[in-house]
Amino acid sequence: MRASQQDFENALNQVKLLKKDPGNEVKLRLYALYKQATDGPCNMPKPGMLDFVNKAKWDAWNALGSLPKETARQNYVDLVSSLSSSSEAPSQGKRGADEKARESKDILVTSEDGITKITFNRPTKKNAITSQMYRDIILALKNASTDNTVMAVFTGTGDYYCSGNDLTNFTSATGGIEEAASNGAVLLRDFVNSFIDFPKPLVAVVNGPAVGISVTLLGLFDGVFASDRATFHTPFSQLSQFPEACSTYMFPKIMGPTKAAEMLLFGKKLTAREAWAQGLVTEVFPESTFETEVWTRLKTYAKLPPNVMRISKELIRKHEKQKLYTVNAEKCAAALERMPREEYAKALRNFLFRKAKAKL
Ligand SMILES: CCCCC/C=C/C(=O)SCCNC(=O)CCNC(=O)[C@H](O)C(C)(C)COP(=O)(O)OP(=O)(O)OC[C@H]1O[C@@H](n2cnc3c(N)ncnc32)[C@H](O)[C@@H]1OP(=O)(O)O
Repeated sequence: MRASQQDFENALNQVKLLKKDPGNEVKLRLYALYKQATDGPCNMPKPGMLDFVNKAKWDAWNALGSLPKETARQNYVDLVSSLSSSSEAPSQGKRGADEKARESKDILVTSEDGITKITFNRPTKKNAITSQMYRDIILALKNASTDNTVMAVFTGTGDYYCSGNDLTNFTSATGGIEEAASNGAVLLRDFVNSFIDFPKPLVAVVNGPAVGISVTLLGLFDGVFASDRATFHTPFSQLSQFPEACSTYMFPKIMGPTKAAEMLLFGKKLTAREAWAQGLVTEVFPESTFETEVWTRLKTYAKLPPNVMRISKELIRKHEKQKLYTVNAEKCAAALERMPREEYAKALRNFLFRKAKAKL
């Protein structure tokens, strides 16, 4: 099958997220294929002998002769796909071996009655998600996809469901904010893809306030059961960040564009009942009976025929999957290229030093 314009655009985003520098030779080839796919055969005057960089680029493009635009586009997509898989394969292999044996204290994974329960378990930090927790969740979902789990359920320990991304995650990166942004973008892409790909029913038991990515992800869940104590807050503009986890696509679909904007642009915090009225939450329960009622319900659901639920989910998700990958890749590329670094650094400083300021 020929690569479509959409495949080409996905590949352009994919290139920005490569974990390893592919080297000059490959970069020249990518440049040449890109120019051929967009502008056609080389039409630029030949640069002078001493203009080494532009001469090398011109040579690479000119060498493609009259290769048709569509073929160049296909070759570009194929080359990026081979680079993406070769840069990811070794680390995934290694991870599979040593992470399986790893005990995670901040993400608890238990299995009972066909339900794999994945618990944010860092209550002293309101269950903020560290880089390791992102990786633990990717692994937990991967395992639950293939073992005898019927459904996966997320919940939190303590008074919070989850306070979102740990804001100190990338502050210690040795390469500064650029390295932090690049590492964060790749991790985020893999993390969100693991929710897009999860093939079985996925449910959130929202026991308390939810912030940031723990809210945006809910658009990818099949059921969201909330205590009436829960709140839903996405303060992205306040943090100089962009909404992630495909929420820019899923939230307008779920609640309509103006209500989505109220959350994602203006950071309006919703109560559980408001989130239910917008369609983000399936059902709200009184705090006093929340745990008993929800788990009784989920145990009943987990007795339904697993294969039927899996295939039904596949049928529901099938037409959206490619779109979701694209939206996810676009957001990760935007975080790399378009995030206002100064404003983000200022928002981080405000959070990190807020307690010291409050004492003044
Ligand atoms: C792979 C990259 C993905 C990137 C995309 C993700 C984006 C997001 O998720 S954006 C949302 C990020 N989250 C936030 O902005 C929330 C920040 N936290 C707060 O606003 C508050 O802590 C609170 C409202 C959640 C709770 O306030 P309060 O009840 O007053 O409790 P404390 O502030 O004293 O919190 C207790 C303890 O927990 C630490 N903490 C809470 N949330 C976070 C967090 N998100 N990141 C890091 N640390 C967090 C807080 O610092 C306190 O720690 P100590 O001072 O050591 O006690």
